[in-house]
Amino acid sequence: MTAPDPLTLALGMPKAELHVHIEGTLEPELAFALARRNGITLPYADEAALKAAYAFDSLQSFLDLYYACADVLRTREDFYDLMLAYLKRAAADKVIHVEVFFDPQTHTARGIPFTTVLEGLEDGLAEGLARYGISGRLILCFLRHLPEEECLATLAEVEPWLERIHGFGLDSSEKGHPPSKFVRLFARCRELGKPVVAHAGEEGPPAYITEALDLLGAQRIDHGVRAVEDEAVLARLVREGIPLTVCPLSNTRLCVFARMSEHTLPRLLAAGARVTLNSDDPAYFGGYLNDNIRAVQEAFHFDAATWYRLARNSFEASFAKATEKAGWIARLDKYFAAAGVSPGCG
Ligand SMILES: Nc1ncnc2[nH]cnc12
Ligand SMILES: [Zn+2]
Repeated sequence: MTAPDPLTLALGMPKAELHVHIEGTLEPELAFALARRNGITLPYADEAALKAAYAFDSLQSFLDLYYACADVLRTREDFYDLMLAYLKRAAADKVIHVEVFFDPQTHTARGIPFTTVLEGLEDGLAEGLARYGISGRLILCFLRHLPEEECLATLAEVEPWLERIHGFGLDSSEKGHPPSKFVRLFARCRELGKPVVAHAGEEGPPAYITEALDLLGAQRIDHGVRAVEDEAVLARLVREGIPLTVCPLSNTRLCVFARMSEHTLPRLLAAGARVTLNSDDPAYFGGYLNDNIRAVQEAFHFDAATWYRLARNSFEASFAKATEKAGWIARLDKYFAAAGVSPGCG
C-alpha cells in the first residue's frame, strides 16, 4: 500500500479546534438570511458587496466589520443556526471536538439577553453532537477594549450559568489593552474554578504573553505567534508546555505577516512549542480548519509526523477530560496506522 501524501493525511485526520470565535463563522449568506428574517438592513447591497469589504489591514479594521455584522444575531434561533452551520463545516474537515469562543458583551450591549445567546449556542452544540458526533464546549471571552469594571459586571451577570461555561478568555483589540488591565477579572475567573485563556502576541508584543501567563494565569495562549521575537519568552513557552492556538490564515489576512511563507509557525514548531492549528474567524479569513491546513502545506511542505504532532497537540491542549483525550488520541493513532503511516512520535 502506498501511503497517502502528507496533505491528504492532514485533511482527513481527526482533530480538535480550540480557537474559533462563533461570531467569526457568520458567512455572508447567513448574515443576509438573518438580516431578512429580523427585518434589518445591512449597510451592504448584497453578499458580494459584503465580501468585497473583507480587505483588512489590521486586527482593528477586521473587528469593526465583525462587530457590525454581529448585529444580525438577535434570537435564540439565530445563535442556533450560527453554531450548527459552523459545526457542519467543522465536521466536513474531520473536526471531532471544538472549544468555541463567544463574546456575550457584543450582544448584551445591543439589548440581547445573555440567556438568548447561551441557549441558542447550546442548542446548536447539542444538535451538532447528535448530527455530526462533534463534542463542544463554550469559552466566554471578555472584550479587552472595554474597561475592567464592565467585564467584572458581565462576569457577575453570568455567574448563575457558570456550570454551562467551560472557561474564560480575552479577545478584541490587543494593542493598548495589555493583560495587566484585567488582573482582578481573571483572578475572579480562576477563583470560580475555570480555565483561562488569552489572546496575546497576535499584534501585541511578546511581553503581553508573559503578562497573560503571570498576571492572568492563562493556560493556553491564543495566537502567540510573536513569541519568536523574544528568546526567553519562547523558551518559557516550550519549557512549560504552554499550548499556542495558532491561526495562520487569520495572521496573513490581518497583515501580522505579509505572506504565509513569513509565518513563524515553522520556527515555533522547530523550537518545540506546543502548537495547534485553528481557523479563528473562518467566514472572514478565507476558510475553515482544512483551508488553513492547505495554506500551511503549500507554504511549508510539512511531513506526516508534523501533521500528526499538530493533531495530537490539539487533543492534548483541549480542556476535555483525560479519558476523552485518550480516546481521541487512540482514534488518531488508528487513522495513521490504517493509512500505513508511522508518524514516529508521540
Ligand atoms: N483574531 C482576533 N483577535 C482578537 N480578537 C478577536 N475577536 C475575533 N477574532 C479576534
Ligand atoms: Zn481569536
